[in-house]
Amino acid sequence: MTEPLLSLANVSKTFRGRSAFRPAAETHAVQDVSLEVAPGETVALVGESGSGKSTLSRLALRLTDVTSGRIIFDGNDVTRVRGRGLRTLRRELSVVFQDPYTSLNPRQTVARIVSGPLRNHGLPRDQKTLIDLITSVGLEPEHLDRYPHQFSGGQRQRIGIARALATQPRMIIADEPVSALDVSIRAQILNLLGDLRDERGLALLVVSHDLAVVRGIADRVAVMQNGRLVESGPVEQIYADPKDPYTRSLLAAVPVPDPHRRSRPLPTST
Ligand SMILES: Nc1ncnc2c1ncn2[C@@H]1O[C@H](COP(=O)(O)OP(=O)(O)OP(=O)(O)O)[C@@H](O)[C@H]1O
Repeated sequence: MTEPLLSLANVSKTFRGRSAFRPAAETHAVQDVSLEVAPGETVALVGESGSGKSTLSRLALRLTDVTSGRIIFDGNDVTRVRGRGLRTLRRELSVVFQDPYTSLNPRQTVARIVSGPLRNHGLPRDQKTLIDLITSVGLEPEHLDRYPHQFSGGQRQRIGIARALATQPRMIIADEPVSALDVSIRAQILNLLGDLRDERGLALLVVSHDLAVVRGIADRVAVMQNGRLVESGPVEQIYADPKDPYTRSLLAAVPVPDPHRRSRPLPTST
């Protein structure tokens, strides 16, 4: 089997004292989770709100520290990495945030936003590089001079994806990448992520509360409930033969497509 690019082994995260009323309260946000993502593979992390999905992605990105367990990215221990190693992790493992309305600085042009990671890593940020980035997500070179408020939600998420691609990462973690978007354009953004993955051999970890969202893009699905991984397997197996009652309840919430509805070709850029 291929060596995993990202590997989590028995990872747990406990938060202490968030509530003003119960300062000593503990939240076991992630409990004993083991999960692997191979190079070029797409794994969907699915579960309802509060199940620990975002915490798990933040742990992998080293935006927060584990309470216990090990996280290895490309052979390096993410839980201990610092200095130059942490910079390498930031370059090779990118993130696309949920809300394209709050995750882009409204005072910066698209060129400045997309070149941010290049600036942080001291990488070349010439015009050709920026044009390549913006056109790779289906936008136009002239969009580089505009500001976020001049774009639709779907276009803003494309800008967020261009920023995530800037450092040519090996993997992207997309945290609810379409949940803030209009239903009609979700498929386009997911298709874009899938196409970029195929072109660039990227690994993807797609976090979603919605099993329907990840069906078309994921190779494997991991289902989380109350901080624990309750089931994982190839996407078609999870759909056809879910073992865990919680997975079945998530599937029951997925609308069945109407076979009589005519599909229309989607516009390329939203
Ligand atoms: N910084 C924090 N301090 C204290 N508790 C936290 C913190 N971050 C998350 N939690 C708690 O950890 C649990 C898991 O939250 P998390 O955000 O990871 O879940 P999620 O599945 O991503 O849900 P959502 O989709 O709503 O973000 C929740 O009970 C949450 O309140």
